[in-house]
Amino acid sequence: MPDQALPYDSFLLVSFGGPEGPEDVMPFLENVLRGKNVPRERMLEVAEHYNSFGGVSPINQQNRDLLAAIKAEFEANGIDLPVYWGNRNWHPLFPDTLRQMKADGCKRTIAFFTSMFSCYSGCRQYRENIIAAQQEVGEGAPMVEKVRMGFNHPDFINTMADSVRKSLAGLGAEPGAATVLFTAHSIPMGMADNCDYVKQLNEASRLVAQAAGIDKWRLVYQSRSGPPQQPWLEPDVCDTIAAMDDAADNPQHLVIVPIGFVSDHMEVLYDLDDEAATLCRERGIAMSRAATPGTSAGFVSMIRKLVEERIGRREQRDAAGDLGPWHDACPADCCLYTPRRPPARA
Ligand SMILES: C=CC1=C(C)c2cc3[nH]c(cc4nc(cc5[nH]c(cc1n2)c(C)c5CCC(=O)O)C(CCC(=O)O)=C4C)c(C)c3C=C
Ligand SMILES: [Fe+2]
Ligand SMILES: [Fe+2]
Repeated sequence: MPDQALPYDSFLLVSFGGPEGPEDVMPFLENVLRGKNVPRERMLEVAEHYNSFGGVSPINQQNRDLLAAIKAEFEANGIDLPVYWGNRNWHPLFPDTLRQMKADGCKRTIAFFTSMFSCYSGCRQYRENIIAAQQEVGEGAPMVEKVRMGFNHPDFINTMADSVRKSLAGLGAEPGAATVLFTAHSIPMGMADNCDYVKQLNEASRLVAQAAGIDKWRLVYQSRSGPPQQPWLEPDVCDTIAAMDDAADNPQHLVIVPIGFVSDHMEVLYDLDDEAATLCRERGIAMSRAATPGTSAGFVSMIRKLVEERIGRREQRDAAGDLGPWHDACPADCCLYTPRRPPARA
């Protein structure tokens, strides 16, 4: 339990990590897929995606840039917290970061996870990883508490609506004349059944579409990694584009919005900018992929405001739409993963 008597003394950016050279690719993927039911062929296919970019994922540099932007935002707003960064799957790994924080005298930290929507991967698994890292560091490891999920924060919604408007302008399309596909990482139904991932994604997509004046939109999924017999969230973004073949459904202008991702990492660059873009070109659809939040001012101000709420500097808990501000502390059963076993053979 958090010791309420201690003041927050630090900020931790919690993220996924990515390889920084060809020799990192396989050990990174082994970390990502440990305990997950993903066929080896899929792992090798994803390794090729990374290798086609020289084995370097852009995610680490994006997190370095985000951390620098958060530091500047804190300084500009009088928040006196040193900032740290740790990852689940690649360096800097959580145990190393927590060890450094302990050495620097940190006792209670407020964390932002680079996942805007609740599910095992983006919530519970990070919390489990941090507990394991605290145990590894031992006595004196800092306590870590996370800010609430920001999927319906007005600054996030407005940031994504701006991205959609920029894409529309790039296509020379009026909002009413374009189809928008909001896309997020597909997850196994055994994860989706135990969390509010789909509910939150639908709400954020609805709010962004409304703010950008979009009537025609759908929520789709990408980057599925499970074996064919395991049910994952559908429809897939590329299947959806491929099915847009009759005159009524064939959009002149298509905007793909990676609402489920906060930066342009490999799943965005490969699965959308390469695969989905190729499919659109083949079908004569003018497509623009909307920008992810990255280090945009609205996204960084959202992180600052969520931190301010928790460190007692802000009473207002901003939330757009119908779901209200999400919980600060996760309930005991939050975002469990109960893999659905295939039916036993007779
Ligand atoms: C069982 C679920 C998932 C599998 C298997 C999976 C494989 C997989 N993922 C990546 C790379 C990334 N995934 C990212 C985000 C992400 N992944 C899942 C689920 C599975 N991924 C979810 C639900 C999410 C969104 C929530 C989150 O955790 O962020 C990201 C982005 C991370 C970020 O901080 O922005 C990357 C990168 C690989 C390479 C992979 C292997 C096949
Ligand atoms: Fe993933
Ligand atoms: Fe959760």
